[in-house]
Amino acid sequence: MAADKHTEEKEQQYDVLASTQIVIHRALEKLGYPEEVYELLKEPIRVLTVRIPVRMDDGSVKIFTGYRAQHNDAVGPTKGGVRFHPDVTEREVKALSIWMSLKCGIVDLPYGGGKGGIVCDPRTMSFRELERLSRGYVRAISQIVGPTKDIPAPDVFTNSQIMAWMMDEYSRIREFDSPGFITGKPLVLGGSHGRETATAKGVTICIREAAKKRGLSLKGARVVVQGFGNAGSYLAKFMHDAGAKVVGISDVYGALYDPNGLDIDYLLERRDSFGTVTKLFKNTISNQELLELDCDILVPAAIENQITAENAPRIKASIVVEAANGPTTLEATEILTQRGILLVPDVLASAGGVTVSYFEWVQNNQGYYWTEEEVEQRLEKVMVKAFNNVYEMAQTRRVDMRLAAYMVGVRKMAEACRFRGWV
Ligand SMILES: NC(=O)C1=CN([C@@H]2O[C@H](COP(=O)(O)OP(=O)(O)OC[C@H]3O[C@@H](n4cnc5c(N)ncnc54)[C@H](O)[C@@H]3O)[C@@H](O)[C@H]2O)C=CC1
Ligand SMILES: O=C(O)CCC(=O)C(=O)O
Repeated sequence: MAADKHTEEKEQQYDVLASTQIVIHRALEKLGYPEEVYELLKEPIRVLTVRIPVRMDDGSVKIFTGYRAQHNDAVGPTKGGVRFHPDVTEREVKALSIWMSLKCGIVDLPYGGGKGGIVCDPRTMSFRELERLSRGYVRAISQIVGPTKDIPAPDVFTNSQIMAWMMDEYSRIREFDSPGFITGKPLVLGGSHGRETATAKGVTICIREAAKKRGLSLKGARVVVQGFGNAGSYLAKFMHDAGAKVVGISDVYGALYDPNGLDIDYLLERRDSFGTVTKLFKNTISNQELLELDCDILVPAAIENQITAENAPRIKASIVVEAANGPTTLEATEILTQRGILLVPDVLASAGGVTVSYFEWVQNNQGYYWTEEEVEQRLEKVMVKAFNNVYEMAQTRRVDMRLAAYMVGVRKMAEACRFRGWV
């Protein structure tokens, strides 16, 4: 019986939806909102499950399961990426849509949160199979998405090519060109300068601000990054360019460590489109060993539940900045905070991506395109303000940075629900 309870508690700890609901509840309570606001915000307002038949290259038909969750549209249309991954679940997509609402609130965008996912392994699929899957997904969800309803974007194992197929499919269904349907597109199809690197730029700004608070110079600081995809690889590059020493990086297959600093430009050149690079090396360590390396700044930039109650006591970094969504469990958040480690939570640190996605959507809507410098300057302003708002909330209300970020992120949405008369 006791063992069962232990397993149950452990499962709950790794259930990203349950742990998000706990923090949302605490945030709303601290802000003085009644229970009915929590009842509304604890789950998405809409979740669509779709079955997508795809003709495979060998002539067979395979049926894929996909989801699109729309958390709350009181502030505006919902917005968030689409993930292609074998471990995608409905509960994960729901949690990811809630995190998108919080991110949009923290960087003050006129959106609510949405998120999508397809259970598949794109690494084992051909280019044409991926195109058919992407188009099939858009046909399946077309009724509930659109430039003024719900705007998808890239996430794990999806990229600008997939966004281009999705935009083309949506435009064909609607019978007019609809660049504002999706963001993260290639530049020639109405993509924005700076979207490709936006998530990593936003994380870099948060690292810089966090380092200032701790009196840590980025020059020579030892940085470890888990994940070498869109978020992790550009982040490693930006840290390297800022004079930091990137001593560890990883992908799904393992990790590389060099206490003298890795050759990031070489690794960037050699990584594939799925963020894989470690397979080229013989001397690797595990992802778990990577997280516990001696360093100043640790950046989980891969998947959920990587820093847990089990390994949190052994984390050596003094600053942890979450580029990934949900990499740290609630128990681990408490342990890191108690140990005096400055934790910059996902809903703040990774909000650079959706911020530049918003810029892309604005440019699509007005048909006038900005320079890279304009995008960067605007992103810088938004991220610095967001960091300071969350940091100040944590200080004045004496709460940890995750709860502070939720308090900042949930406020606008709760107010919008109230003004609309929903609660
Ligand atoms: N791409 C974007 O604009 C944004 C991404 N994020 C988050 O950042 C994280 C990474 O996303 P992207 O870089 O876009 O994905 P990606 O697909 O470009 O790269 C994912 C990286 O994580 C590694 N990985 C996958 N499974 C892993 C595992 N079980 N253990 C260790 N490493 C693993 C992959 O090998 C790859 O290096 C995700 O949590 C995503 O939701 C957050 C905000 C925006
Ligand atoms: O760019 C976007 O709209 C969303 C990016 C995303 O999925 C995320 O921040 O997790």
